[in-house]
Amino acid sequence: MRAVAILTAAGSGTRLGHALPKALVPLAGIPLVVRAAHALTSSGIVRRIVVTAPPEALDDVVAALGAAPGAVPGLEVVPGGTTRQASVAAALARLADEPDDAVVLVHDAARPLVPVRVVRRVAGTVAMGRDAVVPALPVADTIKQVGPDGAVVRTLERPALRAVQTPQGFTLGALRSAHAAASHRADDEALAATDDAGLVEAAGGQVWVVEGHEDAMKITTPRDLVVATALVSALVGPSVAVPAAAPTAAGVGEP
Ligand SMILES: Nc1ccn([C@@H]2O[C@H](COP(=O)(O)OP(=O)(O)OP(=O)(O)O)[C@@H](O)[C@H]2O)c(=O)n1
Ligand SMILES: C[C@](O)(CO)[C@H](O)COP(=O)(O)O
Repeated sequence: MRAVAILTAAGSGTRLGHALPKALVPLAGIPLVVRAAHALTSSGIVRRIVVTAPPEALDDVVAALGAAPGAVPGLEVVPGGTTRQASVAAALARLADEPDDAVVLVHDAARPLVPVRVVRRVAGTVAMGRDAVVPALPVADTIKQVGPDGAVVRTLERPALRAVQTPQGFTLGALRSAHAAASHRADDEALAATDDAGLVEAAGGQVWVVEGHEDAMKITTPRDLVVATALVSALVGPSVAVPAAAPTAAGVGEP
């Protein structure tokens, strides 16, 4: 089973507050987008990746990916949009030559440490016949719905709650339909979807959950970066980088 992937990396990282766009921020010396691309290719099932980059940092993202040890074959970089939804739509446009029954993974550069078994689990479940699949974990906290005035509306039923991660997997046809149905809200920060499965739900489709992993944590704040740095040390040792391979001049931008 082979999949194509969209790697969202066009966010600015406002909450991280780093001088660099978030995708280029180093995690133990390696930019988040490079680690995330490597996580996808290490699965052995991803044959093509379209990366969304901040338009003003597109060349820097291309350079980071092209110069990276273990440079990714079949990798293209496109300018992202003003929201994550718009960025995914831009990447989908680049995948216009792919068939509707292709398996597509949508992954956040902000989740650079996703284990390969999660990537394979999501893609494999799509390949087995589910149109939309998300990795998720049970929540540890009690979650309350709160009104705009700060008053608790109700306590949600925790056993039924899941914290959803990426990569999210789809048949390309299902993802295309979901984005087409919601294209009118792609550029509106307040209305755009925060994940792709949400668009499938809104379009009346069924989304399925598989087991995620704590290592697929999202780097959102400076504290997350500290935690992820410690995680890298714990997982591979402080001085171990991604495996080396000779980068090629055409390694980025050519399928
Ligand atoms: N216009 C956007 C916004 C986000 N993303 C990507 O979507 C993922 C999830 O977004 P998030 O972690 O919230 O990143 P930022 O939008 O950069 O964060 P912030 O909201 O703090 O600015 C990230 O990999 C980010 O690069 C994107 O491709 N295009
Ligand atoms: C897609 C996502 O990572 C799933 O948890 C999340 O929804 C991204 O949200 P953000 O608002 O872009 O941080």
